[in-house]
Amino acid sequence: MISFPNAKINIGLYITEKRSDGFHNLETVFFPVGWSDAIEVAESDELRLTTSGIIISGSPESNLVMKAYSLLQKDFDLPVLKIHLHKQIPFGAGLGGGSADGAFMLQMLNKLFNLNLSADKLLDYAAVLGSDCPFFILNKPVFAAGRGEIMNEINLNVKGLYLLLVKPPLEVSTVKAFQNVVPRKPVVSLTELINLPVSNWKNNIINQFESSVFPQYPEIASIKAQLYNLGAVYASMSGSGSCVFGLFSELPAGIEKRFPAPFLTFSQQI
Ligand SMILES: C[C@@](CO)(OP(=O)(O)O)[C@H](O)COP(=O)(O)OP(=O)(O)OC[C@H]1O[C@@H](n2ccc(N)nc2=O)[C@H](O)[C@@H]1O
Ligand SMILES: Nc1ncnc2c1ncn2[C@@H]1O[C@H](COP(=O)(O)OP(=O)(O)O)[C@@H](O)[C@H]1O
Repeated sequence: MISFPNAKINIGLYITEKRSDGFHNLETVFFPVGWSDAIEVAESDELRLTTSGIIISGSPESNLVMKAYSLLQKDFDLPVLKIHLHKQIPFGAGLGGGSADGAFMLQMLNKLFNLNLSADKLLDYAAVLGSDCPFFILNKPVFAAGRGEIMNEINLNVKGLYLLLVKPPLEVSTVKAFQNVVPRKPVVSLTELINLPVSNWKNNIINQFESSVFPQYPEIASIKAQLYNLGAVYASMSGSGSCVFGLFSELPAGIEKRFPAPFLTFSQQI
């Protein structure tokens, strides 16, 4: 069985408070994006993870695909699998690629071995894997709160716009980004702000991580400025960075020339 975990962007991101469990409550809009990995699983006589594409550091056991398998293996007698992950979504980018891989693996195992897990049960398992994982079980535009697991579907007025993602050749650590942010509630709730026309999002819908990440990585701030110069209606860093996205009514020409390798880019019409 094969599946194609996709990325996400955060449209607006407010870290509202530090919790006693060490995590932070946040408010954000998760929006699915077509930049995808691929995971293939088949029964085998030995549990094995192979990878191709972008090289991910860390042991196979620390890979969220394997963590998802081990999580369900604790509760169900799963057959031994060989797993192949083709990695295309950059990590340390704020695109949730690792979380997507974990959440898609849960869903694949549920289908493949008829575990009959309800959507709610899958959401519970996903929340154990990581804060961003429950979103990928729904994979629809949502307003999210708590650690990201409290979700309400929303309709966004973005249809027909083009989305351009630019990932610079640097990774931002999510843990460090949370350590450096000063929690603050938005003056106007993001649930209200997100209903403004996209033309009014600039300077109103904020990713709070930008104020601590941009001074440390001016290259990321520079991409955001470039996207506005290229005519973006709205541009923002996604999650804790380093990827920046822009929404355009027409895609700018010569993207690869403006952001040559080792920059990575992705675009799609919404
Ligand atoms: C910031 C966000 C915004 O969508 O995305 P990314 O930039 O990672 O894509 C997420 O909250 C990231 O979620 P995720 O990457 O799943 O984080 P986790 O694995 O659960 O946690 C990694 C670490 O980040 C911190 N953390 C994470 C989530 C949260 N709500 N509060 C936190 O303080 C904790 O230090 C935790 O140990
Ligand atoms: N399948 C995976 N893909 C990417 N990263 C993974 C994966 N499994 C574990 N990780 C670890 O998770 C970290 C963050 O991954 P990811 O969710 O893709 O990034 P981001 O924080 O940009 O959303 C990586 O630095 C990596 O060490």
